[in-house]
Amino acid sequence: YVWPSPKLDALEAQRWDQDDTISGFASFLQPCDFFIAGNEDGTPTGRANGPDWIRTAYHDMATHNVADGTGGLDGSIRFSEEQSRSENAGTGFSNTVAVFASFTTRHVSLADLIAIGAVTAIENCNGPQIDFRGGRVDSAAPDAPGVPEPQQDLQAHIDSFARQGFTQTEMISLIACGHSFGGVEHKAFPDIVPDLKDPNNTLSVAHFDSTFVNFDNKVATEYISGTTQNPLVVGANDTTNSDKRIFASDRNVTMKSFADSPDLFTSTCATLFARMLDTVPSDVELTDVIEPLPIKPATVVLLLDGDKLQFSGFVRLFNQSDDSDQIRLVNLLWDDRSGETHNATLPFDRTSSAMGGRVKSAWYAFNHTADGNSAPLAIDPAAGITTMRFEVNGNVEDQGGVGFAVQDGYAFSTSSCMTSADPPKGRFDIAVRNGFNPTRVFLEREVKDSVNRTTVEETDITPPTQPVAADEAYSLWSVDVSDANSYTIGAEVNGDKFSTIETHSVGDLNPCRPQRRLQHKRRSSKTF
Ligand code: HEM
Repeated sequence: YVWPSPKLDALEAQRWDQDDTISGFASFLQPCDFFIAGNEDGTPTGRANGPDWIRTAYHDMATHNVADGTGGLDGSIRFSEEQSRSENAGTGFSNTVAVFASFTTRHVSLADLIAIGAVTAIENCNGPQIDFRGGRVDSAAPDAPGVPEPQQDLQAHIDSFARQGFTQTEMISLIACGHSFGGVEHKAFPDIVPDLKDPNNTLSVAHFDSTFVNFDNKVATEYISGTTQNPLVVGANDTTNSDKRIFASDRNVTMKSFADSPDLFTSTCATLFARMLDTVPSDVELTDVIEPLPIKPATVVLLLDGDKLQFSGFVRLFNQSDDSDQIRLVNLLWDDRSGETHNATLPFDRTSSAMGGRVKSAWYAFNHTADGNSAPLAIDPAAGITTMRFEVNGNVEDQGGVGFAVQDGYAFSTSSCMTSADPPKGRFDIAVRNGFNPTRVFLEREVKDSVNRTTVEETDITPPTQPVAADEAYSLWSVDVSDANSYTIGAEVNGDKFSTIETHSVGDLNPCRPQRRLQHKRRSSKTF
């Protein structure tokens, strides 16, 4: 896709900057046996976040009905009504939803995060690369029940997977793939797992294989060699030995092929995990597989600061981080409205990684270091900016000639200010480029609806009443705010909507000063 595309940019970042300290959530998987509800003294509980995340994706998906297109991976597992069903025993779902909920935005639904969470858990813990598509929609209500349970018989499981859209062979395979991670916990399934009284497994979890936080084919090799401790194979009560019945249901042909070939197991799981994640209600349209952009600008922000525009941002060179990060010559070139080109050399900022470190990216920042100081680039407001491109060691990167478009129509002005910190009160000044003639300009804030889906609430801003000086590039539209919420700017021109990406809240602002002191400009360490 072509940058910028707010939704795809956000999904791409969540999926490919997963180990970035700024936007990623892979820290919950570092190391792979990390468990958010772990013991304070660090003794192992037997559980880990990664297995919880993978099981959450499966249970959210397993309500799908291919016949009528209902259910599927749609975040309905967040409803307590679903979590309290016996088919969803255990604390894994509430733990997982609590982590992911804080990452949801207007662009990234809980259902997409559940899918990215599973992808990240699998990839970061030794598994194969999984194709991720975005665009899942969080359901408005719980789905019908339908997750398989261990005490059901083989035919019930075959029927259940057929309803979800999987054949018997795919059922055997997908369960083996999933049960490469985690295990069965005593508290959730006391009839399957006894209290193990093991100080190094305080939650008494009987694991499916000997490497329960890592992806590998041990679930198959140990099963075929007869050494498995899988509680759904060798459990004392045969009624709940569902993996035993399912794995043997094709005379062990599939499990034998996985034990014989780690590569076959890995490639089969990569395909089936992706299909599991792409099983969504039939009215949901997923994006193409989200591939990483090789050169990706991020947090590109313009602020009107009196007689200049402050221009800041980053560019990520995907999977290009190496020893030459500091000396690589990265130039930013940008065109203004008069067709003139400007350029700046970008200093190295940081590295990030994805896929548990298999991919490393280098980031460069849009600020000067000529004098050793970091400061945003300065742009003449009248000239503005239309598009950017980058030069990396002399090679031009411009998305195949289209460039990276930058909008200079709407920006927060640094004259925005706070009148009271507590209770929070202040004024946002929004710079609107003269000649743009928007139908509406508004503040946007993300809010949760009654079923916890993110929506955007808009507050219209009244156009300025004073006539605007003809030689000014921007006019200021002002709006009073009396809350601590984070806002972006929205604008509508001829039915097309546009939003800025960076958020500001009253707490970011400098105190308002009496009018007469405005001429004595002072720099401040605050955002504005
Ligand atoms: C007939 C189908 C299945 C049955 C009866 C079944 C049953 C179970 C049971 C009883 C547990 C223990 C949960 C706990 O103690 O909290 C479990 C855990 C798990 N299941 Fe399944 N499962 C099935 C299919 C799958 C599939 C298709 C996947 C994923 C592709 C999967 C992934 C997992 C994972 C990752 C765990 C470990 C969770 C953790 O340790 O926190 N399961 N399963």
